[in-house]
Amino acid sequence: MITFHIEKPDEKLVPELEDKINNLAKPKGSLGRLEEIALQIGLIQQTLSPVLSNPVNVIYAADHGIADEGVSQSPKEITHQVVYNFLNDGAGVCFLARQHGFNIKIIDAGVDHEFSPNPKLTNKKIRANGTRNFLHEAAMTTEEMELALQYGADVVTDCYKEGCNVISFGEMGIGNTSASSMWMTCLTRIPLIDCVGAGSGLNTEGIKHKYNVLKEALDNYKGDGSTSDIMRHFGGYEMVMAVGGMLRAAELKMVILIDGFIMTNCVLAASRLHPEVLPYCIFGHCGDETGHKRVLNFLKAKPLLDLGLRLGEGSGAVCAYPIVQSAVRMINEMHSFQQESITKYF
Ligand SMILES: Cc1cc2ncn([C@H]3O[C@H](COP(=O)(O)O)[C@@H](O)[C@H]3O)c2cc1C
Ligand SMILES: O=C(O)c1cccnc1
Repeated sequence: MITFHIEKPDEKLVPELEDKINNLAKPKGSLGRLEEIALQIGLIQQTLSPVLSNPVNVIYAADHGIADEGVSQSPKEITHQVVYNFLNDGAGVCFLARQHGFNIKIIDAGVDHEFSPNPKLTNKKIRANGTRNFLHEAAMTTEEMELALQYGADVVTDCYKEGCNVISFGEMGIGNTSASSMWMTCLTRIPLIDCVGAGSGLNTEGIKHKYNVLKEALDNYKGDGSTSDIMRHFGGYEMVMAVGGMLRAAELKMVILIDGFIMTNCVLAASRLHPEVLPYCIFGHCGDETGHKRVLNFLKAKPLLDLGLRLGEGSGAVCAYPIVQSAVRMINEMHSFQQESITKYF
């Protein structure tokens, strides 16, 4: 069984970091969240001069048995079709990744499609046609979940070895807002009704049907209620891989950028297993999917952007990256009061 050894960033450096930030030639606190992020990244990297290198957006993709119940506006085959669009550099997150200098890594965690070998696609299929339908049975076995955690983590280790120290996570998998709603309600105790939304575009009628299906699945659930059992019973392979990826990234002291509703529920699960993951996370945005704001609040997360995004793929994390870069520039490039002989008045 895979284990993670995550250390909370050592806080001994806080006074020195605060000193440096407060000595930059500006009214104290006037760069607001940029100051908070600079402090956070300084702590993660244990330095007064943090550096961001080789950002990567990892996209885990997989299909979901629950999609057979009509819980998504989109048919299942969209999953593999969008994976081709990632490979062709044409998907939503691709232009953002180009704009902000991210490499994209695409991982087939269990897409119901046979891809021919492609250097841009890593085959980590856990099961050929995706998860089982959690309305009737557990989505995956314990062995499959373990393997998914391991594979998800391995991908991040590879990124780290290639010099990446800032990583965002994205996903593709028709039906995965349903799986995410189940993780959310089970792990937060927020009522299911507040965790279920339109996903990729359901209307009111569709959301009602989705809720009814998920309610029945919740009523049918007879597991032990532990985090790993919830993950196994309702999860997607791509979601479990993302949990493994996040935990490994924290273990390696990388900066973790969190995307939308699905990835926020993955970090919720990850933080249940290892709460120390949270100080490594920067939350990119609060999106429009019902429940996203609530789960962010539950985690006491302060997302950077509020653009009404509801795409996934890592888009909201990559979109927020320039703000993270600005925070790092601030602490490295701004002159201090002393350097410029400006009277420090506080
Ligand atoms: C063309 C297209 C591209 C996408 N890219 C991400 N998603 C998003 O929608 C899916 C979740 O919504 P649901 O639970 O309703 O199926 C995920 O694959 C998510 O990444 C997309 C959805 C579509 C249709
Ligand atoms: O916020 C997300 O991650 C999201 C929301 C709706 C559909 N797909 C993804």
